[in-house]
Amino acid sequence: MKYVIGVDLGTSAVKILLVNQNGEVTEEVSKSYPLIQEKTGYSEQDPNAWVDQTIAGLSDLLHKFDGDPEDIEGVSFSGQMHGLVLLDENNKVLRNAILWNDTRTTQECQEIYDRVGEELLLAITKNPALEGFTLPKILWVKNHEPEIFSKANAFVLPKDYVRYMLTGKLHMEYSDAAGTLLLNVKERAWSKEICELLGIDSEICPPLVGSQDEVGTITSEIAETTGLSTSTRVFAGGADNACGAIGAGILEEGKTMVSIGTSGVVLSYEANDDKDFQGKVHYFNHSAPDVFYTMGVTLAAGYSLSWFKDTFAKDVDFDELLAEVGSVAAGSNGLLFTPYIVGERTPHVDANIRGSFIGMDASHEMKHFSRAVLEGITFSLNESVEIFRENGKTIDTVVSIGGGAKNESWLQMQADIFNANIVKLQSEQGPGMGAAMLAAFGCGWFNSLKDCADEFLKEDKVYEPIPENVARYKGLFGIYREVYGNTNGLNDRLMEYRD
Ligand SMILES: Nc1ncnc2c1ncn2[C@@H]1O[C@H](COP(=O)(O)OP(=O)(O)O)[C@@H](O)[C@H]1O
Ligand SMILES: O=C(CO)[C@@H](O)[C@H](O)COP(=O)(O)O
Repeated sequence: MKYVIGVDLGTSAVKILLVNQNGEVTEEVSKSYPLIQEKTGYSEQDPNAWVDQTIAGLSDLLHKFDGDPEDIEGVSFSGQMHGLVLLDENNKVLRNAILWNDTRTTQECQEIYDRVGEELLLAITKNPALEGFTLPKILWVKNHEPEIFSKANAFVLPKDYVRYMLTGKLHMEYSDAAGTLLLNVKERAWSKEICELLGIDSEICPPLVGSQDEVGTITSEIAETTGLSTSTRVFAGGADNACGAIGAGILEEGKTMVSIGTSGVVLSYEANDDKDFQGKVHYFNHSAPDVFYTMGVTLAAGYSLSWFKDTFAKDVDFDELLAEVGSVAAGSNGLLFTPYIVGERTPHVDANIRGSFIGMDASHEMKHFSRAVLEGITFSLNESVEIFRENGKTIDTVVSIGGGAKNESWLQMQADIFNANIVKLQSEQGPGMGAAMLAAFGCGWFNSLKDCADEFLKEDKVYEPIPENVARYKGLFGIYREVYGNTNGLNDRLMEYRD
């Protein structure tokens, strides 16, 4: 039997899957690393912690594998998007990576609009200037840490750095490059025009490759440490949401995915680059060749639940925390949560907004709070579902992936709030599976990613909307939507009291 490995460099952990030629996950390893949050709005990670944990995870995986390492034919990568990794002339990391959920760059977004112009930016990149994207982070380092910036020889994204450390070869691929705001999305080339307008040397942009392109092999040093073979072929991989889409089978028009990881994402396949969502949703190159996807993003989806657990129920695991939410009726007995704990992206581009519990009552217990957190996160995702529907998309079936898809009550809640069938696959590890599929496709096991998806992806269960809950949630969603407008002014005033 032959195998491939999919490495998903998430925000909470790196998850590594060993997948055989039938698409079965035969081994799975997860290794976590911390977020570094020095100030409100800041979110960083140490790129070398990603590398160390990936190497440790691969070593564990190979230790558990009782086959011949040479039978592991390929490896590929999926990674958290947008994070800025700045490298010096020896490709050494210059500072911590500034992550996708770091919102310190509101002024740099304005600088981009002032110097490039909104229209030109949208025409070239198909996206607006958002704090989470990479370009504003580059400008922030240029403006605030000029000494560090003067030493920058290249920038890459998180999984590109890990891949570089395993192969010695530096690249970026189109699906992740699209999230930098420096890529001409239609032409699949770096925009020299944007670089020039912003005074950035375009030489810092690394060579571009396709997601399924072979970029090298594992170095002998890494092979020795991990037990991998030096003959294992390495394929570029993709942005975690593009890989998640492959791992969820979002490979044709009309398919929709919801991912609840640290962030939350509603993603839709696009065959062409010519739709106009006026920048309301992100529009990026897919990891499948020559196609695209659109998506709305909730900044703190799984992160809101993790924050809630770590703050109020540290000693229990997620299953225990959520054990009783199924016994609480839809609506959490009038308790409403908004998941804006690190600001928001879709539909409210707002770095200052913060979360709230509205309607707290003396009767509320832990189970009501837990359910309200899940409902608030899902309402936020439903705002993106609504944008897609308002733009003419039919959303009647959604494939749900990510850590959030481990909980049955949450899957039913998604069906009831989105008013759509929710499909749970046998593995909720969409991005890791997508990366493994890119390796399988790259190795020539299949003629297309679609053929690979037909063979690899198996439905586990479908959750259908329950009409009474759909009606109840419709009313509550209207109230949820009003919370933003009623709290943003208060949150702006609270900014000066935050560290
Ligand atoms: N058993 C569970 N039930 C519900 N949610 C869970 C469970 N386990 C993890 N999660 C959620 O999944 C999130 C992590 O998902 P994951 O897809 O691994 O994220 P990332 O790719 O960002 O590292 C956590 O923040 C948590 O909220
Ligand atoms: O910023 C985005 C997408 O634009 C995030 O979705 C990141 O890509 C992080 O993903 P997870 O770690 O939550 O999977």
